[in-house]
Amino acid sequence: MRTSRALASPAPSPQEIGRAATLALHDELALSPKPGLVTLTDRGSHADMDAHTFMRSLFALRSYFVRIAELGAAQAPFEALEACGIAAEARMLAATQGINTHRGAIFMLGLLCASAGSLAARGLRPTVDGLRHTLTQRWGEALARRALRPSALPGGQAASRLGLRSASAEAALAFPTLFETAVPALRAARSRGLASGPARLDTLFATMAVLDDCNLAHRGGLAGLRFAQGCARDFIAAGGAGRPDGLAAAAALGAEFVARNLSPGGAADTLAAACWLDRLG
Ligand SMILES: CC(C)(COP(=O)(O)OP(=O)(O)OC[C@H]1O[C@@H](n2cnc3c(N)ncnc32)[C@H](O[C@H]2O[C@H](COP(=O)(O)OP(=O)(O)OP(=O)(O)O)[C@@H](O)[C@H]2O)[C@@H]1O)[C@@H](O)C(=O)NCCC(=O)NCCS
Ligand SMILES: Nc1ncnc2[nH]cnc12
Repeated sequence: MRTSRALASPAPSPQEIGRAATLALHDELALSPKPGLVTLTDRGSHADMDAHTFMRSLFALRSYFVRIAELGAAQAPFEALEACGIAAEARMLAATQGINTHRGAIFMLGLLCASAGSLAARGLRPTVDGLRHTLTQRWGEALARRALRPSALPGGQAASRLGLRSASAEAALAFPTLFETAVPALRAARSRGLASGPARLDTLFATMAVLDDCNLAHRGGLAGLRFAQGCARDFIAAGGAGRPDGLAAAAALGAEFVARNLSPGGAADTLAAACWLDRLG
């Protein structure tokens, strides 16, 4: 039972929290095949970035996740987290020559690391309930205000235009897709005995099936988002990555996504967040 394990192990340090975030972003990058997304061997639907771009970004961010966990441990206000995130985004853009590889991950995993830091400072391990309660109690009002602010990003603007739930809106609700879909999907896949790769692929597809991924909406409109969600539902319904032709089916979907310039970046970040929590145990 995770609960007993959660009570038995000591709370993670900010260094352990932050390191798990960097490793989780690599877990996501290294997963293959991934429809429309960048892997170690494939650019997906991206002419402007590849694995090298993501690796440079990853290295530029490794101190950020530790720092924001420390801010969480210090019970810092949202403004301090935001300033830390914006500085990290500048370091990411400097490392990638201006390419947006992890803006959403800086936001999502940054908030999660801060929440885990806040819990750890009280001797508590990062459980789903503890993380969601901390997000809401510590920074919920600021996140709700942020979600109401017009977005400067193409995805956020698409979300507003199409009535979708943006990354900011997910955060203001304490990441329902992460904690109610992605984390349970990863745990269920592992309990079925799936290896890390297929388990993470099933998690990615389960997330794609339900997330209002604003990258998909920005790139393919509502039709593109609904196409991707339908493909993901069909993939899971057909048995997911664990079936004999699962990886071939996922690779075939990749060609469909690239033909439509679709890339589920929001689902990729949500998968990374599920890998982060899995790494922290
Ligand atoms: C904090 C913000 C980032 C919130 O942004 P907002 O809510 O306004 O806009 P969204 O587009 O909804 O989200 C921004 C990024 O988050 C990922 N994402 C998309 N949908 C969701 C979702 N439903 N739930 C969670 N996360 C979501 C996604 O990021 C990933 O994809 C990007 C790479 O893909 P790509 O297609 O290349 O993206 P683009 O470059 O935009 O497109 P092209 O030009 O290539 O066509 C990459 O970012 C991944 O991480 C969304 O892109 C925003 O308010 C902000 O930046 N605030 C300032 C910083 C701050 O306050 N930080 C706080 C630290 S605690
Ligand atoms: N592997 C990936 N490819 C494209 N966009 C992403 N956003 C986050 N991870 C990504």
